[in-house]
Formats: sequence, structure tokens, C-alpha cells
Amino acid sequence: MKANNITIIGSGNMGLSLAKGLVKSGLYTADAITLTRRSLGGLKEFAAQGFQTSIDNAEAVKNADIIVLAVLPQQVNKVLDEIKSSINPKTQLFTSVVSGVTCKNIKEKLYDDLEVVRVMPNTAIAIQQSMTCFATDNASAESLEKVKQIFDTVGITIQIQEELMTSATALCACGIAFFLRSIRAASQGGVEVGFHAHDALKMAAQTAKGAADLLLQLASHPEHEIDKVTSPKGCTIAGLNEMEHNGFSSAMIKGIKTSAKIAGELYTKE
Ligand SMILES: NC(=O)C1=CN([C@@H]2O[C@H](COP(=O)(O)OP(=O)(O)OC[C@H]3O[C@@H](n4cnc5c(N)ncnc54)[C@H](OP(=O)(O)O)[C@@H]3O)[C@@H](O)[C@H]2O)C=CC1
Ligand SMILES: O=C(O)[C@@H]1CCC=N1
Repeated sequence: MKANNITIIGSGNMGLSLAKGLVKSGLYTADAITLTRRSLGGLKEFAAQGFQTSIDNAEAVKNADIIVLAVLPQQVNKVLDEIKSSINPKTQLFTSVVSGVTCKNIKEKLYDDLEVVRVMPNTAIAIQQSMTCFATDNASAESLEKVKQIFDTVGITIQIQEELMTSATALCACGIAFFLRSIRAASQGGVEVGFHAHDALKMAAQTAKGAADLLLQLASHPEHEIDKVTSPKGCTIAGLNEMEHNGFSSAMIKGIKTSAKIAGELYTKE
């Protein structure tokens, strides 16, 4: 697929992770990507790498085939007001990674006939390992395929119903932080049982990667793989049960439910 010009409005943590991933994937060259922020200070390093950078959102969207909205939910309304007169609903595809903002919210602020696709990647997109969910209520099959092809180059994609986008935010986007905290906790345990911190972190991270790959590569179930580790009367089941007595699974489930609830409350229309 030939890559089109892409403009990322709001080049913070997610916008920049996306930009890096797209260039790393080879689908885009840096000069085909325009990055915006309110001040250019934070984009200097990217301008030096050949990205287009701008503080003028309205100007930056004019030549874009694909627009990616990546500001915070509370910054969305101001930005949409700013770019409205520069958007062409007939030729441009509008995508948004903003949590809690629906396709309808965006079309109400811009144009009814604008094709809008909500996309929920995670920061592993910077290393082409994102789990990206996407949804729409009006985009054509051709536009959805375009979005899928772009995000397939930076990880794995799945199309979901739009009402599940806040759930996807919690499980996959916030999920990066949840699993990172788990790895950090494991490494702290590793230090308690005798390893230097840098070794413990590397050992915990590779172990987590191995666990994830067992599920992904073997299409296996976690409990099936756990059963292979827990020798009778052994140390694994002792540790695992200790964790469960302290609410390990329950804490993760409650955290995901809380994040999903908050994700749905991040945007206010006014
Ligand atoms: N971080 C993550 O893991 C994920 C985030 N998301 C979503 O992505 C969006 C961004 O999150 P995140 O990257 O973490 O937040 P950041 O605050 O890091 O990024 C937002 C960026 O928007 C810029 N910005 C704010 N106002 C404007 C404006 N008027 N014009 C242009 N740029 C502007 C800010 O830069 P400056 O202040 O310099 O203008 C900032 O760099 C959120 O809606 C979030 O829900 C989705 C999935 C995962
Ligand atoms: O914390 C947040 O609100 C954003 C959305 C998902 C990940 N980061």
C-alpha cells in the first residue's frame, strides 16, 4: 500500500509513539508525517529527524490524507473548532485515539459526512508491538481497510464494536502500565531473593515476555500453562496461592473495571 500524508494533532506520548512506529515499520517516511503541538520545543528532535512539525493545526491538516487526533480528551473541543474550516469531509479520513470521545462526538463538532475511525493503540506502538482496537459508525470498508493496514504494520489490530472502545482502552492501552507494574513488582521480589536490581528487572521482563509468547504462539490458555509450572507440593503453587490470598487477580480485575469506567467519563461535550 502506498502511504498517504498523515498529520498527528497532539504529538505527546501517544502521538510520538505512533509516529516512531510508522517510520520504523517502513510504511511512512518521516517527511510524510506532520506533527503538531502548541509549542515546537518538544518536537525539535523530531524535526531534526525529518518530520514536518507545526503549531498551526488548521494549516497542518490541509494536505493530510489521514488525520490522527491525539490530544487529551479535555483539549479536543478547542482543536476541532480550530481545524473545522480546513477539513474536507469528501477526501480526508479522520481517526482519533482519544479515550472516551465517540465518532458521533467528532462528527457533531466537524461534519456529519466525515468518515471517522476511533483507534485505540498502546505505547508499544513505538516498537511495532501495539494491540490496537478500532471502531467506526460510518467509515467505508475501504477506509477501515486503510486504517487496518496502517496499524497492522505497528502491531496487531482488531475491529470491535464502538461501545467497547472504553473497555479496550482499559484492557489494552492502560494495560501496558498494568503489566509494567507487575513486572516491576516481580523484579522487586527478585531483589528480595538475592538479585541486583538491573538483573532482576531483565529476568522479570524476559519471563513476562515468555509467558505472553506461550499464550500467543501456542494459542494456549493461561491455566493450562500454569498447570505445567505448578509441581505438586511445589514452590510455584505456594507462591501463586499466597498472591491470590492477597487479592492478585481481584486487584487486576478491579483496576481494569475502574479504568474502563473513568475512560468513559473523560470527555465533556461543553
Ligand atoms: N498515552 C497512552 O498510552 C495512550 C493515550 N491515548 C490517548 O491519546 C491522547 C493523548 O494522550 P497522551 O499522549 O498520553 O497525552 P500527552 O499529554 O502526552 O499528549 C497530548 C499532546 O497534545 C498536545 N496538545 C495539547 N493541546 C494541543 C493543541 N491545541 N494543538 C496541538 N497539540 C496540542 C500537547 O503538547 P503541548 O502541550 O506542547 O501542546 C501534548 O503533547 C489522549 O486522548 C489519550 O486518551 C490512547 C491510547 C494510549
Ligand atoms: O491514561 C489515560 O487516560 C490514557 C488513555 C489510555 C492510556 N493512557
